[in-house]
Amino acid sequence: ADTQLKTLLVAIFVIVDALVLLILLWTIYVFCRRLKAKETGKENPPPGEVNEKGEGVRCEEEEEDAVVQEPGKITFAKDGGGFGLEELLKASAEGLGKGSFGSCYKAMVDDARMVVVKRLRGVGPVTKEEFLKHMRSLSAMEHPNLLPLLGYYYSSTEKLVISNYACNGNLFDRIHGKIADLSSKPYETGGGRRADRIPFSWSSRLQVAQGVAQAMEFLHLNMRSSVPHGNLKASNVLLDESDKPLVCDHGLVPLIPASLAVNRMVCYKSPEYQHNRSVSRKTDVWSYGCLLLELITGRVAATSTPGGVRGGELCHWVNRAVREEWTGEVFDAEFLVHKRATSGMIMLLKLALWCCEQSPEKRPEMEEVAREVERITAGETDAEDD
Ligand SMILES: Nc1ncnc2c1ncn2[C@@H]1O[C@H](COP(=O)(O)OP(=O)(O)OP(=O)(O)O)[C@@H](O)[C@H]1O
Repeated sequence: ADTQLKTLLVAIFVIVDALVLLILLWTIYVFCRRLKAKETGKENPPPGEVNEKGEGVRCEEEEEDAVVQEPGKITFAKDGGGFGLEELLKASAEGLGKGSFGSCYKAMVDDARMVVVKRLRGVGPVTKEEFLKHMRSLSAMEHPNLLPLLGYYYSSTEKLVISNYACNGNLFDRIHGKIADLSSKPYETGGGRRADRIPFSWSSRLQVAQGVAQAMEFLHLNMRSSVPHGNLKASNVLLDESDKPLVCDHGLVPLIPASLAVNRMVCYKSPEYQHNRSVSRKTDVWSYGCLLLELITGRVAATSTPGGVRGGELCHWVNRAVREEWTGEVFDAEFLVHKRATSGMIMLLKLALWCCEQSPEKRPEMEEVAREVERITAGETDAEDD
């Protein structure tokens, strides 16, 4: 029995030793692979793409030179500046809302200037240098219809993005009324709209459609990222004091862990992502088409619903309406004069459906879209003048 016990103990010892050795070898192997991947820059998939595990998206607008930020100081873009982090933190702030990637606060600085601070949550997998480089390239994007970036800040516990305050709120609220009023209603047109809501005229909607198209065209011409915006929806279009649209939250795709982005960003709700896990520049075109449908129908699109609000499959619904010849009913009654749609309204509806084609190849380029919206706007203005 003694010999048997000894043999058993030796066997256990050998097996445990072998296991430890195997674990050690596996750890060394994984470490070496990571090191190699880092050296060749292949650790993450290409920009705008998600790997099979839903991991990592690379920051594309990287420049070679290193970007440094003075500790405890905000990095200001061209028109930013004039206040420090301490002043910003001390300023009386008012919460504007919580989004998918953090919360926004309105704060008064320099005794007169209203700025918005977005506290980003869960930024990754980018490093501090990557974050700063990316924000620097975003702050260089200047267009009359893009919300200018005033500054940004990175520390291990805090990532801030600072912009001007857009006093007329966002497009979602402008079309549908405040979210709270919609929560009990489905997405029917006008559902939950407040009686004191200022009507949103056709010409104002057209102005928004045109401004957003131009901003998106600019992003597509100037950003190398495979999906330059990635999260275009009504709540990411702000309105300034003259209702001029300002597209915001562009270029965030590389800063957000894909596992989080996949559940929250509009581009990952596109048909192509649902079918074959790919997104491209044409995904932005699809998002723009969905936004147009929301503007035209006055209904909440399933792709851009904030929490607690039910949205509809607008593209499917509008296509059915056109097929079954009840197209007239898709237009938001609020802007129809004598219950009739103008030729410009029909043209914009057709453009929206073209942008929403299931197959990305069949959709127009953003440049083509912007030209078409310009043509429609010019046509409607001429008709008004006649
Ligand atoms: N510069 C700004 N001026 C005025 N309001 C703003 C500004 N930036 C954000 N907001 C408002 O603050 C609120 C929260 O914005 P945030 O971007 O965090 O979330 P969101 O756009 O609603 O959703 P998501 O994060 O999915 O894009 C929204 O109501 C938004 O309209």
